[in-house]
Amino acid sequence: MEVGFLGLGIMGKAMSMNLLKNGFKVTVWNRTLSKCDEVVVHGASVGETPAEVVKKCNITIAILSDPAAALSVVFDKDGVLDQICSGKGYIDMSTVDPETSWKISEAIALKGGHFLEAPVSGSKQPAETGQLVILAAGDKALYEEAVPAFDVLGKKSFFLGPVGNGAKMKLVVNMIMGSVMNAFSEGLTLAERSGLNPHSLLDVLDLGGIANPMFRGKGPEMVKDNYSPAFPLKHQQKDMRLALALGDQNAVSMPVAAAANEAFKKARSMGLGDLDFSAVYETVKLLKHSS
Ligand SMILES: NC(=O)C1=CN([C@@H]2O[C@H](COP(=O)(O)OP(=O)(O)OC[C@H]3O[C@@H](n4cnc5c(N)ncnc54)[C@H](OP(=O)(O)O)[C@@H]3O)[C@@H](O)[C@H]2O)C=CC1
Ligand SMILES: O=CCCC(=O)O
Repeated sequence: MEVGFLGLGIMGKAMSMNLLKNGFKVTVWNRTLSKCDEVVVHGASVGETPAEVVKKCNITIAILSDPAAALSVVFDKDGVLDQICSGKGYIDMSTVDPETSWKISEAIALKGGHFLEAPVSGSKQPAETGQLVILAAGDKALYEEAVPAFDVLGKKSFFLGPVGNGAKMKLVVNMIMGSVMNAFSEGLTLAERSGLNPHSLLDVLDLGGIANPMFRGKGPEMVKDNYSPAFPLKHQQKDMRLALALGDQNAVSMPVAAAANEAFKKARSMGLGDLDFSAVYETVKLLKHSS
C-alpha cells in the first residue's frame, strides 16, 4: 500500500517511520524540508508540496500542529485541495477542533474526494511502537481502506461516526489529561514542600486506585526537572483552549479545565511551550515559592 504523509514533527516522523518499517511505500512532505532526510534514509520518497504528494498517492495522511497548520496545508497554494479528486482520500490525524475538520471535509467533498479525521491518543513512544489509539470519524469507506495502516500505527481504532466526533473525543480526552497533569503537579509540590520524599509519593500513587501510565512515566522525570518533549506544552494548551470552546458551545461549566488552561498559558509565557507538557509543574513550583 502506498501512502502520502504530511508533517514530520514528533508524531509524524515516528508514524511514517513505522509505516516504512512495516512495508508501506511512503511519500512524505514537511514544511521544513530538511526534516524529510531521516525518513528518506529509511526508504521514503519526498514530495515538494502537499499537492504533489496527493497527486502521487491514493491515501494521504497528515499530522500537523494546530488548526491553522491543518487549514494551511489543505487550502493554500499547492495544497491538498489542488489535487484531491474522486478516488483519493485524505486523513487528518492532527488534534483540531470540529469546525476545522468540517471545513476541510466540506472542501474535499466538493472536489469529489474522501475525508476522515483520525486524531490519536498516545504520544511519542506509542507512535514509535505502533500503540496509538485512533479516533476516526467521517467517511466509513475510507476508514475501511485505511485499516491496514491504522493496524500498524495503533493498538486500537475507533470509528466514531460523522466528522467532528473524532475531534470532540480527542479534545475531551486531552482536557482530562491536562487537568490531571495540573493536579499531579500540585500534589508533587505539596509533597516536597511538606517534607515528603516525592519518590515515595510516586510509589504510593502507583499502588492505588489512581495509578496510571502518565504518573508512572512522567513522574520520575518531573522530579528530576527533565521535560524533554514527547507532547509539547504549547500543543496541550491549544487542546485545553479548544476543549474550553467546546464547553462554551455546549454550556458545560469546566472550572477545573479553565484553571489548568491558565497554568499552561502561564508556562508558555515563561518560555516553556516547546518542552513537554509536564513542564507545567514549573508554574506550580514558582507560585508556591512566591507566596
Ligand atoms: N506529541 C504528542 O504526544 C502528540 C501530539 N498530537 C497532536 O499531533 C499534532 C502534531 O504534534 P507533534 O508531532 O507533537 O508536533 P510538532 O510540533 O513536533 O510538529 C508539528 C508539525 O506541524 C508542522 N507545521 C506547523 N505549522 C505548519 C504550517 N503552518 N504549515 C505546514 N506545516 C506546519 C511542522 O512543520 P515544521 O517541521 O516545518 O515546523 C511539523 O511537521 C498536534 O496537533 C498535536 O496536538 C496528538 C497526540 C500526541
Ligand atoms: O495529544 C497528546 C496525547 C499525549 C498522550 O496521550 O500522552
